[in-house]
Amino acid sequence: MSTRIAILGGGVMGGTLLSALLSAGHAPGDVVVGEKLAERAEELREQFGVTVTGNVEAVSGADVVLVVVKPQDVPSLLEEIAGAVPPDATVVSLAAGIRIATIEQALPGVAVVRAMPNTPALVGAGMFGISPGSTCTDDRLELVRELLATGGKVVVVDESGQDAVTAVSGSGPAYVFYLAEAMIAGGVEAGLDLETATTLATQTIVGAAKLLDESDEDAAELRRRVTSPNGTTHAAITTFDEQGVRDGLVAGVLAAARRSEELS
Ligand SMILES: NC(=O)C1=CN([C@@H]2O[C@H](COP(=O)(O)OP(=O)(O)OC[C@H]3O[C@@H](n4cnc5c(N)ncnc54)[C@H](OP(=O)(O)O)[C@@H]3O)[C@@H](O)[C@H]2O)C=CC1
Ligand SMILES: O=C(O)[C@@H]1CCC=N1
Repeated sequence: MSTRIAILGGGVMGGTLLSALLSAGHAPGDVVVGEKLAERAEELREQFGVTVTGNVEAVSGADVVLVVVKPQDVPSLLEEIAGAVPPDATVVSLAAGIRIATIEQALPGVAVVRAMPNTPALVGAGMFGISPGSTCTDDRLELVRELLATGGKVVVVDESGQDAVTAVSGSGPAYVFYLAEAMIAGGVEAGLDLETATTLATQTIVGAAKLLDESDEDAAELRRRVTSPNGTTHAAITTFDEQGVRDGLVAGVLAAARRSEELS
């Protein structure tokens, strides 16, 4: 029998998960979205042909409930759906910083999984870190893993690692886009037109990511292979180090991890 899925919150990440699930062959009739913004609800109905309704209605009959509202909206959402979630359903929270214990307290007896996604799931190249709650069986965790794998890679981590996962892969796409913005700006300043600089930077990031993924070498070795003695790359990396770029990036990742911890 097919898995009935409720997605609560149809924004950037909810829409991404919806798109991944449908692209992987889940039928629109098996997915119901709870979205409070009327305009967005209409958009999702038109684009994906799914039912968009209230949260209580969305969770009734669901096998898996994906909670994808902003962290500050999670407590009131859980209060709203408590009592309506089928006892044999699995609730998956994708909200940054919301602890499994908080959800288990709000939904007594319901199996919980905490998950941290990222937006490349929109193109099937997402990264998910998932952690099972105290009553989540291996079978339920496997079901969640399979559903999320429609959007990319899934790793199982202890919940204590979720702040770090959030800081590395959850927020990580933004760091890469930040790098792209800077490479494009530098290219334009060095004399290229915007379109050419954008093409060069984009393909370079795609190519470097593919090489890093497929090569047996680590990032440091791959970087070394680009860096000729006293050449152009050396000039760039030396400047990055002088300007504290590496330290700044490490500090940024740690700030994201702290913020994730604060949110909980
Ligand atoms: N975007 C990302 O890259 C990532 C996001 N996440 C997590 O995903 C979650 C969602 O983020 P994101 O998609 O970016 O946020 P969005 O604001 O784009 O989406 C949330 C959507 O849920 C709606 N909403 C709010 N409250 C309710 C409710 N009670 N019932 C139904 N819908 C509701 C919001 O409407 P309104 O705007 O009117 O409040 C909005 O349309 C967050 O918890 C975030 O931590 C995790 C990793 C990556
Ligand atoms: O910025 C945020 O808080 C969310 C969580 C990870 C990515 N986006």
